Amino acid sequence: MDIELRDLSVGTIVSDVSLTAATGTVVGLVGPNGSGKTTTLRCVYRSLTPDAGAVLLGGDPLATMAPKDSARQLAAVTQDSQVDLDFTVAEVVAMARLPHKGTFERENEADAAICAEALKRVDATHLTERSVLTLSGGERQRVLVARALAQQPKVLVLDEPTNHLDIRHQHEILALVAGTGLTVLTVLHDLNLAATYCDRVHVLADGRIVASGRPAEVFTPALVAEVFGVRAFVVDHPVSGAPQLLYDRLVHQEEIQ
Ligand SMILES: Nc1ncnc2c1ncn2[C@@H]1O[C@H](COP(=O)(O)OP(=O)(O)OP(=O)(O)O)[C@@H](O)[C@H]1O
Repeated sequence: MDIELRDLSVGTIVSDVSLTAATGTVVGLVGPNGSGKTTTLRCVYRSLTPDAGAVLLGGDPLATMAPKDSARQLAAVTQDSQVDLDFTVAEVVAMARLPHKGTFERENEADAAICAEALKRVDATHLTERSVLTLSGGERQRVLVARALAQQPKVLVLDEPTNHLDIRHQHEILALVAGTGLTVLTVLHDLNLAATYCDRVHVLADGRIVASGRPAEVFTPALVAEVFGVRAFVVDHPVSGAPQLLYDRLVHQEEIQ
């Protein structure tokens, strides 16, 4: 299932953002702090209604879908995912099954197996009975990814899914989501992770998309200097061939401003 953002605008924060994540592709949204990435994603996972434009899920406007229907198709890991009550990890992940249940239908063995498998995939089986309030930032993040997977969506929307994760778990989570075959739209701060795992990337600056394409097309020294104010060299990864950025330290900042 594909997802299309068509001419999305939110006040002066997001202006005419259009992009499509084709079925089964991993699409990255990158950009400096405050450029509108989270605001854009909030329109996609329905915590914000755009002032103009639309989000289309498999060609259908998200705004006209019942929340439960869209929750069966689209799952999100957000920066503001609320898990601050004293639930166990198992209970938090089990919430993902609610969109698949009737009003009075209880969780069954199949649901429990789906949740257990999701926790296993993010390397968090050992946390199953823990209170979410006791988790480290990285453990919590992996549990939230497990919850999104247990929702069995067709589209995954992720806001900085690698936040708090050590380098091994950063790669594990992105390799996992890239390997699911789901359509993935993800905000990433790390351009090298984006270059490694994304099929396409879109760069936001001041609420507008200023560059789109394959990572190798988009992540040029000129783009990185202009949008992020950092001088970078681009090298091909010796094994994968993916473009990787080597950044200059900011001792001659005036040279790039
Ligand atoms: N509810 C709001 N009211 C006022 N300003 C807002 C609101 N939400 C976001 N903003 C502002 O809009 C801009 C974009 O915010 P947003 O969180 O979308 O950026 P971002 O690209 O995700 O940033 P970061 O990389 O720092 O997470 C910021 O300047 C932010 O302060």
